[in-house]
Amino acid sequence: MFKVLVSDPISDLGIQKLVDADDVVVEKKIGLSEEELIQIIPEYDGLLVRSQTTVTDKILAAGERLKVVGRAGVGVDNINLEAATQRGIIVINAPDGNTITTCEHAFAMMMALARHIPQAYAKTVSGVWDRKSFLGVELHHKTLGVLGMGRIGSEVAKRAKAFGMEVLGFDPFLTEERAEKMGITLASVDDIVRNADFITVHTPLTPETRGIISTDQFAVMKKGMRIINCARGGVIDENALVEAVNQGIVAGAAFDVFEHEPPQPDHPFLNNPKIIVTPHLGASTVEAQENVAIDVSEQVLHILRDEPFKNAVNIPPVAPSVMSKLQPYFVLGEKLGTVAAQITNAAIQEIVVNYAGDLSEVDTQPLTRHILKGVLSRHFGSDVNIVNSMHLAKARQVNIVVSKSATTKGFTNLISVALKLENGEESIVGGTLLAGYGERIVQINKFTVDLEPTGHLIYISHHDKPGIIGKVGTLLGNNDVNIAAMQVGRKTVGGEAIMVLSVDKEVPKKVLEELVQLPEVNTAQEIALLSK
Ligand SMILES: NC(=O)C1=CN([C@@H]2O[C@H](COP(=O)(O)OP(=O)(O)OC[C@H]3O[C@@H](n4cnc5c(N)ncnc54)[C@H](O)[C@@H]3O)[C@@H](O)[C@H]2O)C=CC1
Ligand SMILES: O=C(O)CCC(=O)C(=O)O
Repeated sequence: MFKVLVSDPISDLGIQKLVDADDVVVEKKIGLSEEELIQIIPEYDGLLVRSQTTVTDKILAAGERLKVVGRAGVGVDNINLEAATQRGIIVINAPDGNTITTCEHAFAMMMALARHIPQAYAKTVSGVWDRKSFLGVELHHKTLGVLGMGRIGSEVAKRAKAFGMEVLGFDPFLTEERAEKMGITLASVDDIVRNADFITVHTPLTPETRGIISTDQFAVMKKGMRIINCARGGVIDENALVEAVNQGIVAGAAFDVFEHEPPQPDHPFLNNPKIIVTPHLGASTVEAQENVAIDVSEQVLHILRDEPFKNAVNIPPVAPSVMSKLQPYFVLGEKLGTVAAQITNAAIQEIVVNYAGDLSEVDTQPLTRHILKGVLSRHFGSDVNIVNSMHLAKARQVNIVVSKSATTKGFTNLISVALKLENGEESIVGGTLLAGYGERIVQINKFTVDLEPTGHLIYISHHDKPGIIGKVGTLLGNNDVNIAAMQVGRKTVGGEAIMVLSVDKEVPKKVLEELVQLPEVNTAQEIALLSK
């Protein structure tokens, strides 16, 4: 049974699927401190948050069973991603569910700014009928600059067009062609700050976007412009904005987000009549909260059940078409990695993976993560997974080289995993998926084999001498170990050789020790394959 903790207010309707699942227990505990979370997190397999819970390294470290942190929303800046990746915890978000809602909030803020709605409301309900102080401006024929033309920025631009605005857009991924299709103008940040009557920002907060609008930008803006931030506090520098408002450069600003949330009561935005604010309400609609909770719950369920999932923010995304091609190789890849790691005891310096045939044409990164997981599982056990396998390898200065080639030695697909070892040797395992027959290991070091990687394997290196196969068989038989299949590989008659035996049960250590006592045998070891 999996246990999932919901630590922020998340739509009940949205998490219903998780609540209804027979194999999941969902517990809601809202408003816990970091200390309290550290105390209880060891019981849980999944954690669902919105933006109130700060998921720190200490919480993640205490989460011994934690497989996934789900963010019901877009921004994951309240989650320590680096720590989650190191610990192999998948972080997912719900990127699409609140796009329209947040766009509508930004638009509402822009209209409220243009017509002084919050200020006029406050005065009217206080009993003052003041029609002179609130002369507004139209949006029609004004220029809107949009910084960040992703999901939300693009929706804002679309609505602005419908209001008769001219839209200038900037985003590192916005092409001339896409801008043209949307009926907007691709512009630079400088074009936007110099020419816009309204500016709205829709980027994440990154080192690059922090303060993207600051003193220098305000200095060249049109006098009387208006500015909106419904993205993240810090994208527009707060102090520079207050200064620009006081200098009359900015006629009005609307902020849904703050550098520190909630802001202190003496925050300069809170007593400035030209700055209107909301308490991070961008995503707060019934629809958005339901959407994001549904999305994130579904993915958490997939992750807990070891099923394919999407929207992971600490694993690179893969197109579904690529994923469906790679999926059948995941288990084989892990097995090749684990076998390669177990047939040597020397330290690994480099992992070289070669994909040939069908696999040479696709982005194989997800498969490489599985192979690395297999290699590292010998030493990291269940602490390694596809989220942290690459990170763990690199952190230990293990070089990872991936190559692709057309030559397949007659197979339609071939994966070769070569571990370059500290002692100058290599540990190589090659495998393929045979249509209709399944997984096969076809190479171990310099030997060609044909081995189905299932059950328990014994790997023996020996000298090719008449009678050795019989001796090994007899020894195993005497110890009640039944041989299901056997493969022998040698390069020259009477030279170095290997034997790989598939046996029906785990081999006692003492039997392996007896095998090594045979004069022809150099090494004998059991190879643990994966359970699936
Ligand atoms: N106020 C609220 O409640 C909400 C706030 N947000 C915030 O809105 C932001 C945008 O959300 P989405 O549109 O869904 O994300 P998105 O990922 O679809 O779009 C973000 C865009 O910003 C662009 N970008 C990155 N660096 C940039 C730079 N230096 N200059 C210009 N553009 C840059 C990216 O290329 C991307 O296209 C999120 O990062 C989140 O922080 C999102 C939802 C609700
Ligand atoms: O209301 C929330 O959960 C915050 C939404 C948000 O900022 C986001 O999704 O990035």
